[in-house]
Amino acid sequence: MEPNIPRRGMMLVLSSPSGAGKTSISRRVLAEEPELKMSVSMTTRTRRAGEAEGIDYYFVDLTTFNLMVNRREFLEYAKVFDNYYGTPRSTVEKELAGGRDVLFDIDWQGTQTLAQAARDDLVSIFILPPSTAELERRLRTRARDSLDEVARRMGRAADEMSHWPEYDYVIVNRDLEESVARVRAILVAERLRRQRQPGLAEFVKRLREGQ
Ligand SMILES: Nc1ncnc2c1ncn2[C@@H]1O[C@H](COP(=O)(O)OP(=O)(O)OP(=O)(O)O)[C@@H](O)[C@H]1O
Ligand SMILES: Nc1nc2c(ncn2[C@@H]2O[C@H](COP(=O)(O)O)[C@@H](O)[C@H]2O)c(=O)[nH]1
Repeated sequence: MEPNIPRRGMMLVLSSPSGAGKTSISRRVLAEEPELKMSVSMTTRTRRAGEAEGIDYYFVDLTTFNLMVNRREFLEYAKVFDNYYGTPRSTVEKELAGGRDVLFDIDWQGTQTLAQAARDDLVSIFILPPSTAELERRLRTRARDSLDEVARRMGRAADEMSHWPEYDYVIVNRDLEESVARVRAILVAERLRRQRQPGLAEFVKRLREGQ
């Protein structure tokens, strides 16, 4: 990125069937990209062991969630696995206006809503597992969900994976290091897009004037 050229922030979305690895990839990319901010969603689902308020999610009850829906305080929201999830509008808009990029871990429904609202600011990546057996192995060895819940998530995986053609990029998450490097490469390239550098015309004008 050229110094002193203002640019628009982008919304970088990661979606995948549950267990394919988007949380693992997000955490690593965020640790290596200080200019990238995570969008922390609100959810009506109960907090799992190890999850922290305001880090993993904001945990709210259904009444609060519905109030925010009515006040149009979500950029997008959806029902996933019997619970509601939504992206609070205000923090994302503040980061984008400040020229910072925002990373989203949301499902295909939320991605469709963002694409309708702000296609030019959106870069979407679909993460696929290397195989169905490996997806199940990851869900089981994560040891976070009951066997019934693992079966339910596997039951939803085929339908979720059918949405891959709606995304700009697709990464098969075989090796975590490689997937992190690929997401970072997409970030670098997308930041250089002409339309994301609105200060470019002025910069080139000054260059042409010999400054
Ligand atoms: N490339 C990889 N190779 C092996 N294991 C991996 C890889 N990527 C992630 N995992 C492991 O797979 C499990 C699921 O990963 P993760 O929780 O990141 O998935 P997810 O897509 O965010 O799932 P969910 O949508 O349910 O939150 C974790 O135990 C993680 O450590
Ligand atoms: N449309 C949205 N989907 C979201 C949001 N936050 C998370 N998610 C997706 O929900 C499922 C389940 O997540 P889990 O943490 O309960 O396993 C997963 O696919 C997430 O990507 C959101 O704000 N909007």
